[in-house]
Amino acid sequence: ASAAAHPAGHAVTLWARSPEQAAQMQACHENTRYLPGIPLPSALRVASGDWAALARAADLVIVATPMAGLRGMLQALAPVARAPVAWLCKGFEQPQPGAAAGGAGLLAHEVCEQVAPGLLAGVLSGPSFAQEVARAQPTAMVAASPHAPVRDALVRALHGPSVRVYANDDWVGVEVGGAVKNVLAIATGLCDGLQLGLNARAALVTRGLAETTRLGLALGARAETFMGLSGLGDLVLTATGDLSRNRRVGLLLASGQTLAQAVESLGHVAEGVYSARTVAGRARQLGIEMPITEAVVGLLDGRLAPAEAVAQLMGRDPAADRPV
Ligand SMILES: NC(=O)C1=CN([C@@H]2O[C@H](COP(=O)(O)OP(=O)(O)OC[C@H]3O[C@@H](n4cnc5c(N)ncnc54)[C@H](O)[C@@H]3O)[C@@H](O)[C@H]2O)C=CC1
Ligand SMILES: O=C(CO)COP(=O)(O)O
Repeated sequence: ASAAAHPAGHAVTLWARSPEQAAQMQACHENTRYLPGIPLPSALRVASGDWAALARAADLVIVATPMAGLRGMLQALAPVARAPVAWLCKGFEQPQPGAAAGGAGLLAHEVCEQVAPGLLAGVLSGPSFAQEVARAQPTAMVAASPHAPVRDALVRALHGPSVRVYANDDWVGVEVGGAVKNVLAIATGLCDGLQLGLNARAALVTRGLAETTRLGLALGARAETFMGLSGLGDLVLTATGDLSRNRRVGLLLASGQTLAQAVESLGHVAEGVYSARTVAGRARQLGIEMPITEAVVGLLDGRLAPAEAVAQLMGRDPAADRPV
């Protein structure tokens, strides 16, 4: 919302589901709970309550919930939104209650195709820690959608002095990159927490990108998307940047915390924790090998101790490794 309010002439409303938080943000021009110390642009209006009227009148709606809230938001938006709708969440939805055994979680665009197929929809992704975007530090992102009006609306709304937006029609590749990098950031956090060294971290990033690309290709993505901002770019940022909540989960697990303790102490969502099993499950269904993801799942499930996860990766049969 801050980035969209910066280019002159855009009327931007930030809608919050908590009326108390909306009132506090409107009064102080600061989000003291999630982005303390960063002023919100004075032109930004904050609202709560009846959002349907806002959504009906908007030229663009951006949904900034975690994956867990996306389905409900899209269901609610489908009958009212006439303008493009984009989401920011990065992950796979957890399998729905009552899904058939082996039913896997979905990417955001797959959720949208299920519950709001008529929506003009897209995703905004790429290396973009919220704190830096809100401080107007230079950031480059990707607006991905098969619908040109959605890509154009996102570029028009956000492209400005501190944000550069690249359009891409490969939303499968953009979403796979955004979802799997969170799982890989848990792995690099663990690697750094265990002080395994910079060589090991570079290996995880590179081999992680290879397994992400394999999954993406099997799901219909284009290979070059994984070399772009939403693939390599966001993976490097999240795997190495200490602002990442997913990386912090890995660091906390390495320090001996349980998963429950790590998640509790974050106070924010770490989507990799909820996506890892689905990433591994979908890869298995497709016959794709994702050894780093499998090691993270073993760790999150409590089947592997940190040192065992490392040993599992290092002990793989060399014949099982593929160039990409
Ligand atoms: N924080 C960041 O730097 C970036 C985050 N993202 C993605 O944006 C999404 C949201 O992340 P953050 O805002 O950073 O997480 P956060 O944990 O800081 O905040 C999540 C917010 O969503 C609300 N929420 C929780 N469950 C909800 C539900 N079922 N329905 C509606 N709202 C719900 C929470 O009350 C909270 O206000 C995630 O998918 C994340 O991967 C993407 C790019 C950067
Ligand atoms: O996606 C992000 C930056 O692009 C944020 O990553 P985390 O959710 O790990 O903090």
